Amino acid sequence: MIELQHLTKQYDQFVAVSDLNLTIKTGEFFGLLGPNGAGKTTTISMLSTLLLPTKGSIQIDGEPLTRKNDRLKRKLSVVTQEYSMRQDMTMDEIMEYQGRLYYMPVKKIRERSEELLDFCGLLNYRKRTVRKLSGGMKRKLMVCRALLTEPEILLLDEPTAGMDALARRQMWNLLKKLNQRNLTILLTTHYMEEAESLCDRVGFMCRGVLEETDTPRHMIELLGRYAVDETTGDGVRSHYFSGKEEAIRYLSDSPWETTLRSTTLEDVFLEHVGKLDRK
Ligand SMILES: Nc1ncnc2c1ncn2[C@@H]1O[C@H](COP(=O)(O)OP(=O)(O)OP(=O)(O)O)[C@@H](O)[C@H]1O
Repeated sequence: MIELQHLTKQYDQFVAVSDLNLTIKTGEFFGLLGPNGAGKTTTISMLSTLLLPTKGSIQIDGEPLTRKNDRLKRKLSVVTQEYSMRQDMTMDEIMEYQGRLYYMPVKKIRERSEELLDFCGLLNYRKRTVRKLSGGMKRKLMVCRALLTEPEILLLDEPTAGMDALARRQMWNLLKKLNQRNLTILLTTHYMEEAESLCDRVGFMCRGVLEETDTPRHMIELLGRYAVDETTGDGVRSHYFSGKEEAIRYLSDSPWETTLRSTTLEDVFLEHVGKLDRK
């Protein structure tokens, strides 16, 4: 279990993360969502102990997380936004290097690497250097590397950024399978479809403040399950309804071109962020 209490990060006078309180249960898949600069990466960096909080605390399974607590730190593994791998190393070498950093026995490194590369569909490419991998393969390799030390919690900072639709779906399937094996996952993403498909719960973060946490389904229900897009002279405006009949009535009465569809998490996000922007 991850518990963030009053977590705050200040860069000089600028508050990047403000009084963040959040509990993520063991085995939960949690998505931290927010516009650019909301404070998501800063939160992940504090969880990975790369950054120290200005105020507040992080507890993992009831124990305070500190840089010195190696045993506790090993429960967590992070996949950063940037590709942080040497271009001239093969997949096998990347995995071996990581294992050695953590003093794992060579036999264990080899066995676990093979299992992970196989699980991620990368085994056939194990002799390829990083330079020759596609962006999607590199991300998957970073997930494999992060899992080598058998962490209980995986932190993923925009794991599918820049991936094409197919590679993204493959990554989703991989993350779903990992979560089914009881891995706790905290992910940041700009793709609302990704969060809706993967996450048990999501939190909207804006200007360093965690505004709201809930299940995607409940957030959608609160806004209204049915959306009517109305194309007016000023552009497209969406209207939300709880009942289908109500939505159809609106659609029939509208003088504009209209379409009826299901409300998505992206609608909830846009409504939420739009409201905050108007504040
Ligand atoms: N080292 C730093 N010094 C000063 N300000 C910083 C530093 N690192 C981040 N910031 C600022 O803190 C805020 C939060 O940044 P952060 O990278 O956490 O946002 P984010 O939600 O991950 O954004 P994105 O979605 O664009 O990756 C931003 O305004 C950023 O400019």
